[in-house]
Amino acid sequence: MQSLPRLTQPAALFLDFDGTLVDLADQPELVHVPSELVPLLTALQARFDGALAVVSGRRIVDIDTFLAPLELPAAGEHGARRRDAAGTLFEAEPHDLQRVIDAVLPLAEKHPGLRLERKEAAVALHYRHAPSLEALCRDTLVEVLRNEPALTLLHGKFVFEAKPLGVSKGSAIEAFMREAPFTGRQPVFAGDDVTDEAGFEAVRRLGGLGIKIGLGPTMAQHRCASPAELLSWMTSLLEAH
Ligand SMILES: O=P(O)(O)OC[C@H]1O[C@H](O[C@H]2O[C@H](CO)[C@@H](O)[C@H](O)[C@H]2O)[C@H](O)[C@@H](O)[C@@H]1O
Repeated sequence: MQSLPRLTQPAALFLDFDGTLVDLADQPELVHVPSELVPLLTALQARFDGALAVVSGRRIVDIDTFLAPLELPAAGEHGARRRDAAGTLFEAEPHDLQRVIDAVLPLAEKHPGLRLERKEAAVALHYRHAPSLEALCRDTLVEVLRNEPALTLLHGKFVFEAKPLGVSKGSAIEAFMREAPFTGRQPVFAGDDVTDEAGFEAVRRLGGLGIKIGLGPTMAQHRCASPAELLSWMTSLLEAH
């Protein structure tokens, strides 16, 4: 495993959000966006001729809110939604999430440590403040998803998510790489979670590089310790060429 890479050819940057560009927080809405982040992303977007996108589990609208006034190309909800460089929105086949919500809402209402996050195409059940309920959360979602063949379960950091089958951060990166201004460049993806492995797998397949933030097994070839270290590497890219 190498430390952060030196980019030797024109690159396309794909960046996860939570745990990668910002430190994790107690609640989804409480993340702190460092004051240097938006100016840095703006400068990098210009430096990479527009080939920079956020690839997140969050809704795209939430990414836009955190990064305002920037509206970057973005994939949200683990690849279920994608906004290309021209601003066109692509969505996975809409799926009725009501049965999933009906199954997890009573849990979230009963246990104050649980948190239900409804998105457009996915549902997240957070248990950061009730880690002893991990198995209950997983079992409840596994049970309801038995009758939902179009949905699949993801396990992130203190969160289980029901999301559409057949899309992932990897499929989103592949879609960007077929389009201007990404195509022809070397994809570089930075992420911190198990849910980012599909992205690392995709960039490897496309001859690119993965950067894992933090500990844990990974397919990424590079690693750094924290979002602060990644931001400092990103800043160095502005000086590098
Ligand atoms: O793919 P990402 O951009 O990393 O998004 C993954 C999930 O991030 C959010 O949850 C995580 O971050 C929260 C804030 O730091 C934290 O409180 C929570 O425990 C983490 O799981 C977000 O709420 C989810 O929708 C994203 O899928």
